[in-house]
Amino acid sequence: MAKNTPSDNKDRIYSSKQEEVRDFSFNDQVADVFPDMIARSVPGYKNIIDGIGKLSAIFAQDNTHIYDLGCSLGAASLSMAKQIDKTGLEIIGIDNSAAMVSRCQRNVNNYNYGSPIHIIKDDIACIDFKPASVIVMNFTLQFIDKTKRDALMMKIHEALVPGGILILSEKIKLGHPKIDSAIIDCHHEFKRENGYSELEIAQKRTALENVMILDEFTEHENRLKAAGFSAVSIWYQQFNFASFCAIKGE
Ligand SMILES: Nc1ncnc2c1ncn2[C@@H]1O[C@H](C[S@+](CC[C@H]([NH3+])C(=O)[O-])CC(=O)[O-])[C@@H](O)[C@H]1O
Ligand SMILES: O=C(O)C(=O)Cc1ccccc1
Repeated sequence: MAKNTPSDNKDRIYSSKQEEVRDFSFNDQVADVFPDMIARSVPGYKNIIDGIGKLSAIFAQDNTHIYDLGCSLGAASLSMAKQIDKTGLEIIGIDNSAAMVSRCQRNVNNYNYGSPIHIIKDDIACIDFKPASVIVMNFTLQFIDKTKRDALMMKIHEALVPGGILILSEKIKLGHPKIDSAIIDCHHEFKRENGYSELEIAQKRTALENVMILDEFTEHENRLKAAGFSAVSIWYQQFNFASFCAIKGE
């Protein structure tokens, strides 16, 4: 645990007024409080993690790889390892934050499920994929440079075996400004209900402004179809947080 982190691992990062709010980064301070931060910030996070395990159990194929891109502390990898019952699988979690990867490795070491989980520190925009039946990007694409998103989706489609799936969760922009603004208000209300103050909500919003760039629902759908996916569906949505399931044709 990093110095000065209270032992309750509660997210208080934006609770006092900061002279200048720095760009958000996945550093030690964030990694120490990440489970609390994501559970209190992302509506439906626990349901999505559980659903990723259930969907992957249906689509995983023997003797293939499963990727968890931007794995943070390994929640999706662990959910899949617990729920998939297939042989010869290897789950690979990748994240480019050293703070996340070291803690994720510890989390994974503490469990012993059927399929092995390997954690790698790398930039997901630069990796070579092995044949995969399930690829998960749970709230990661929104942090990838916009100019690299199309190429990454094409690479992911190419890596999937026929019948394989991409599970892509994202915070999205809603098409109409009035609806977008109302749904953002609903999300902020969700954060208030989870104990965040107006100051915390405002300062984190500023910190994320230059690092988390959101696409609209239709941009995601068009990009996935252009990458070659034969079917694209939303399987979960609460407010502006949605999860897509995209299938590579047989
Ligand atoms: N280029 C990159 N390469 C690799 N990792 C990256 C990159 N850019 C960002 N990341 C990593 O993507 C993760 C995004 S969090 C994912 C939650 C997790 N999926 C979960 O199911 O708990 C989402 C959030 O905090 O909203 C962080 O760990 C970054 O270090
Ligand atoms: O907190 C927010 O406002 C979000 O949009 C979600 C989030 C959760 C964890 C890290 C970064 C963003």
